[in-house]
Amino acid sequence: MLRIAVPNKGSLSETAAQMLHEAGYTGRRDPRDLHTADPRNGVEFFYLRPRDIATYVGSGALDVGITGRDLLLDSGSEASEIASLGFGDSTFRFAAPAGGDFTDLADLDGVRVATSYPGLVGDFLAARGVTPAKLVKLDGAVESAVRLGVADAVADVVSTGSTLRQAGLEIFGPVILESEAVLIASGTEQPGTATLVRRLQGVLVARQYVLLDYDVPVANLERATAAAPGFESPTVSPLHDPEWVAVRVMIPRVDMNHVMDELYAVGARAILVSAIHAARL
Ligand SMILES: Nc1ncnc2c1ncn2[C@@H]1O[C@H](COP(=O)(O)OP(=O)(O)OP(=O)(O)O)[C@@H](O)[C@H]1O
Ligand SMILES: O=P(O)(O)OC[C@H]1O[C@H](OP(=O)(O)OP(=O)(O)O)[C@H](O)[C@@H]1O
Ligand SMILES: [Mg+2]
Repeated sequence: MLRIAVPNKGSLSETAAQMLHEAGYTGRRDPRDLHTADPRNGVEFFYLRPRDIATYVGSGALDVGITGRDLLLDSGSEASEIASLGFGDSTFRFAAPAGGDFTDLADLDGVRVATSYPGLVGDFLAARGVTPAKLVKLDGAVESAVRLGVADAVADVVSTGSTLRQAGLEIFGPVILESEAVLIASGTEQPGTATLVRRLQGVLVARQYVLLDYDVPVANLERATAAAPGFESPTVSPLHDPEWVAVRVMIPRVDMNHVMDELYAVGARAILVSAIHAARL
């Protein structure tokens, strides 16, 4: 059985469980369950703190896991990313009191920096020759550290930026990391890992793409397929009227209306969009 680590709580847990469900796996029914087996799919799920998942996978105790890229790098674990999962996006940034003296990385030399990710931040600063006086390790609510006097600047996860603003802080300096949820593994690939990756990628495709069907005069086919070239090549089928063809192609969901406008403008008609429920590319 493939042993899979899944976040038990926090920002990543709900979407991770939902993705696994859409990929055909049976997860836990009770949110307090720590472990569940899905023998039909040959997997076992272990529900763990996202921060600990890289440790379990890196040590070989578990085969694969879902966690954040930032948490993986912070852990210093041997595990590595094998797929990105398209959710849990965040940016990791430095911040300091708004309108203050901090403008670039060098300003962190000799000051106290609070963070919940000392591994990630320490490596980033060391690689750039910046030596803070102290990395203050906090569990959360890092934004309060400056106001409460335990640090001069912070480094933390930023999503909307509203927590920073409320604490009177503003971002400065370079982007430390662009993070998202990732699938991690270590050592030799286990049987079953490739199937898990393909299934999760199928879920991503089904979420991110739609199926587009339209009819177009043969004379305008080249212009139409240029507007929506698809993954490999569009499927073109004959219609009863020899001057028209039917076209089917996958397009990114976000481009859907824009592409429909373009196709209409080059003479396509009966333009239909449908959802993809599952995919294996
Ligand atoms: N708005 C957000 N706040 C915190 N983490 C986020 C956010 N958006 C995405 N993430 C990602 O979620 C992961 C952190 O999840 P984790 O469960 O450890 O923390 P959390 O959601 O802050 O939960 P808690 O603080 O309650 O333990 C990181 O990979 C982080 O980049
Ligand atoms: O940019 P924003 O949209 O405001 O989100 C970012 C904030 O959200 C998270 O905190 P969380 O709510 O998890 O609390 P914590 O600090 O106790 O972990 C994160 O640590 C930031 O503080
Ligand atoms: Mg948090």
